[in-house]
Amino acid sequence: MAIIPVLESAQFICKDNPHITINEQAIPAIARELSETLKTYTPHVWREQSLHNIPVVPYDPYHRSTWETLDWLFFISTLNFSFWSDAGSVRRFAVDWNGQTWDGYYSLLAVVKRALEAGVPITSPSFYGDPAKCSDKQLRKFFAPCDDKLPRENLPLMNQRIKFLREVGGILNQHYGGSFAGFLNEWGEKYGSLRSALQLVQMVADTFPCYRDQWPYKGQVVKLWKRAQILVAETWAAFHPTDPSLPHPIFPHGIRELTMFADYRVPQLLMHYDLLIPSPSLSLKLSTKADISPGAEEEIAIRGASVLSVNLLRQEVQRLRGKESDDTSDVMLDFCLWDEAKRLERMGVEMPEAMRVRGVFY
Ligand SMILES: Nc1nc2c(c(CN[C@H]3C=C[C@H](O)[C@@H]3O)cn2[C@@H]2O[C@H](COP(=O)(O)O)[C@@H](O)[C@H]2O)c(=O)[nH]1
Repeated sequence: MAIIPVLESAQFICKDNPHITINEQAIPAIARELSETLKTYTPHVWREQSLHNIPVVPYDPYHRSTWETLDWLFFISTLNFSFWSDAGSVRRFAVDWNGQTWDGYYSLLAVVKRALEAGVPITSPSFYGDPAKCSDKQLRKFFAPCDDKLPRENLPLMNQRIKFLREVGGILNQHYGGSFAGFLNEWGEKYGSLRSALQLVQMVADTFPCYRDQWPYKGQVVKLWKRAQILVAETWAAFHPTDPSLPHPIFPHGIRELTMFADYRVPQLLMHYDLLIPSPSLSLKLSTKADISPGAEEEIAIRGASVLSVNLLRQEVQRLRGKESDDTSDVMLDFCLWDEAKRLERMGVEMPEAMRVRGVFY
């Protein structure tokens, strides 16, 4: 088995960590729930979300919709960070689409849907990577919040978002034929039939500086790679063959060496489940909504413990599922957990506060 840098980092972070503990006693009950959920929750759930960009089936590498979806996935993953706000639901950045108001992560999808429906090629690197075709002003306009009674916030960190789009667009245009499809071809040519999801994650982090979610920590560099992993995992989900007897057209060896994606929403749920127990001082910081700075030990602790605890959960789910467990992965558990966090939020269930780090990696 290949060394998994994110998992290794998580193990290093969790060793004698003063800020957070993994409560292994909570694992069996959560694992039972998750194994029930996984009976019906398959990678195809990805294709059922109305805001997603769905590729043609069967997979056709030359079909326009294939590279459109790939470029959509890359655009979304580049900007998939920092949607949290203390502004309450009537003031938080949100966007109207299809008769509904979308906030948080969904607001990004709605911005893109709206632009594409208006005929703007917003997810095409040749467009967003080139200020002559798509100015900063235009980009800000696409991200205008919906108009309600009270003025809404803008999407946080818009300057960094624009900078990232220029950065990744420039690299794709210059070296990969102006598409994430070209980047995947390069990975395929480099590793052939042995190509793995983990190599792709590594290539993304090596090639695009804004995906390099790695941090100096106690004399080492720890790698958390949230956006690079979610990019690869969603690519896997989007193109997962509907016929289970077929191999995956892009990832013949699956995505089982990926970990969960260390964001701010799943850790909140893991704390709600008492699987992660913050120290009294971290607990106070969370409950008083104190800002934590990017790269702070507490932040790294929460993210590392999330990765490791979901990996432990996955081992238990796999044990419970026995023969059915071929498709059990940290990624599938992560998708279930994130969706569950959103469901509880919609139901108004009270949860511990999520960590407040205003950063560009998750
Ligand atoms: N760990 C993990 N984090 C995820 C996602 C997703 C969405 N993935 C789609 C693909 C499959 C799923 O079913 C989703 O449809 C977003 N995020 C993160 O959440 C935060 C936003 O939260 P809120 O402010 O509440 O909207 C922010 O850090 C964002 O980066 C995920 O899947 N896993």
